[in-house]
Amino acid sequence: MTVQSAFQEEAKRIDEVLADIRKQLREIGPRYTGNDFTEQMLELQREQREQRLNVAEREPYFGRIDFQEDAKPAPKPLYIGKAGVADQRTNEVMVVDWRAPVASLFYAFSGGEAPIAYESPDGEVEGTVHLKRNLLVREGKLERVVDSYVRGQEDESVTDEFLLYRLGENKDNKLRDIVSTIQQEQDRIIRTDKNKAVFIQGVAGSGKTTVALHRLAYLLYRYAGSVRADRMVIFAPNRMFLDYISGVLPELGVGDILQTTFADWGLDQLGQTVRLDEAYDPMAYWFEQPRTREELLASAGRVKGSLAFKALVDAKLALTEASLIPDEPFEPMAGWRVTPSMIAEWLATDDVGEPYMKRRARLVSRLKRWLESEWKARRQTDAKLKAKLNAKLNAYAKKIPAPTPAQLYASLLAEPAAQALLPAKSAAATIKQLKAALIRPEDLAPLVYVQVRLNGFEGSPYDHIVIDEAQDYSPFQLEALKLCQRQPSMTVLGDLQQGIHGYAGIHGWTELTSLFPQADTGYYELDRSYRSTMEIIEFANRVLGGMGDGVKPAVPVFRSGEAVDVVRAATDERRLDDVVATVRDWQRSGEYRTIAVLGRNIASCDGIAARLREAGIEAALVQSKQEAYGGGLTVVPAYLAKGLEFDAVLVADADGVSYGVNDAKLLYVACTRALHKLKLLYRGELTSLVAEPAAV
Ligand SMILES: Nc1ncnc2c1ncn2[C@@H]1O[C@H](COP(=O)(O)OP(=O)(O)OP(=O)(O)O)[C@@H](O)[C@H]1O
Repeated sequence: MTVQSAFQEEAKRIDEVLADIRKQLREIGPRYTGNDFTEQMLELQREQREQRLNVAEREPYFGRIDFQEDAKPAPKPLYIGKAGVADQRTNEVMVVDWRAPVASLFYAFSGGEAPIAYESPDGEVEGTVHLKRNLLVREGKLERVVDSYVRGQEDESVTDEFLLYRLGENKDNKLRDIVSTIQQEQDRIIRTDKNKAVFIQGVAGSGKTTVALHRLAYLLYRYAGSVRADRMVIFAPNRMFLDYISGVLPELGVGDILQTTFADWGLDQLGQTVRLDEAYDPMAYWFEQPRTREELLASAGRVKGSLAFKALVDAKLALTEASLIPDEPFEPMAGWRVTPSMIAEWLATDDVGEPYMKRRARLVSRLKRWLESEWKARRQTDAKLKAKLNAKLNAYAKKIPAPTPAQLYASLLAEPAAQALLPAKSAAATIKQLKAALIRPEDLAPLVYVQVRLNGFEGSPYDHIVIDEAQDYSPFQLEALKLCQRQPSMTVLGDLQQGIHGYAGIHGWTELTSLFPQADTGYYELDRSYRSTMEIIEFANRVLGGMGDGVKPAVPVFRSGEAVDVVRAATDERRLDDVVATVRDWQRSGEYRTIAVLGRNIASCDGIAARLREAGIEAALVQSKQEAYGGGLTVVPAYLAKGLEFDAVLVADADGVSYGVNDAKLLYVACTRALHKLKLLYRGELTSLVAEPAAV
């Protein structure tokens, strides 16, 4: 078949399918408004169908795979889309949902005539692929047809033409779905079983965030009925990043998932009884002036996030648990007596694994019931006596500790064992802050952990947890989150090479993977980078140079672009002039939708933004508390740009003072934000992290 006739055939089919979808939408019928269960279920189904049809109307499908099952006489074309659609009359599948088992063929097939199989609910189905085709449909019109594999044609492998086309497109201010071009290694992660802690070490731009979001959509489809969106949560590093990723799930037809930061979530768990100390900004502390590696390794954040510190918290909690059995009997009147061993027996028979405060409340009620029954058995009637006995009971109950998380934590910090572990004066400083209900971010994990162990987790346990930028998490944070699930079901993703928050985060994945039984843990590596051109990736890899962490360098997808520019300015004035000139050039070229100027710190960004303003160029200046990411031209400190991406990036102070030898990861983060164009500007000496001689 010629390319032209393939296009005509597909265009005709798109028109037919769209007409059918629109007809179904017209005929879907009115809402069910009744209150009874059946009506509500019918309404839910109607709503879900309408939502699927709306998704399909925007873009009915993006792929086609012609698959011949072994027992069948001929191949059958399967059209893959974001939402499954069936013919209303015949019930025949017109569009297969990308998450359906058979759709995995589309992603897993990598060429060749060898048989391929997929896992259907009835077992493995084997067969051969005859055609793999990508289709680009916009506004209901077919724009492009690309065959990446045709059986029997000379080139037997699947080509990446469509992927390269998609990667070459410019970006707007939001991350997008990638259903039409999910790669085999990404698909494997997306379709991993639910009850696992899945760890993804992926180089910058390998699609970690995107894959995790697609995995949520997959789990909701695959485990429909047992997994619910409102029992899932995504943790991201900051609110601006949340805004940046907020478009993906709705595009995949998924709503209602809690998307939050660990800090916001943690404060909620603590019922807002404490506040973060606004005067302490860890980012400003660690990034606004040079810090040594020794400072980093000895930071209170590393200690408070460690398992050694958790062991102290556990020991303290065990002591609190033991204090449920008082040392002395309860004897409100001579001869009326409950002994500690009776209490121990009650507790043992009542123990259904409840948290401390619930067990405590249960014990106090039991004592009350005991007093009542003694009262009746001894035929007492004197009201005054009753009041006295109740007062005695209250006094006795008061002796059973009822600490708040903050109280328990403060009393732990006052102990020599905690003080020996923490840097000098750090424990005392935290105790002082706790008195004013103030904490630092590193106190959140221990406090939340104590809260859940004392009071239990509020609400339903999570069906699935996603942690993005997990290299910045501590083992203790994960331990706190584990308490919020019945069984581990997590997607934990990050990149050690971008671990710029080493003062609080991990230095190797085993720090986190070892928290889960091996059988329930999956570990995947993504080495291919989809974001940046080959030139940018190769440049960024050189910045990391000999740095280890046992992580392989990023492998670029073969997408060539312009060389990376490294430019020296004679004076700082000239450097700022150059920033303005570069931005102006890039804007005039009309080639880039999003441009970022990355400064080393806020002071540098302030200077740059001011100079741009003087030159009449409007730029958004991003600060640490930013809530939204607006696209266009952005001036942002490199450490806040993590996770984001821009068509063109200007690293505005690439000198040796701004990026010293300890800043390789930060400069790597900065360089890997760029999709198509990267330029580094410096004054004085170029950072030694960039090995190349400077172009003048
Ligand atoms: N299979 C794919 N097809 C098309 N685009 C892809 C694919 N995988 C990733 N991308 C694109 O690559 C870019 C990087 O993706 P994403 O932000 O998810 O990567 P990441 O690994 O989380 O990056 P970082 O670690 O730098 O934050 C995005 O623009 C995403 O759309």
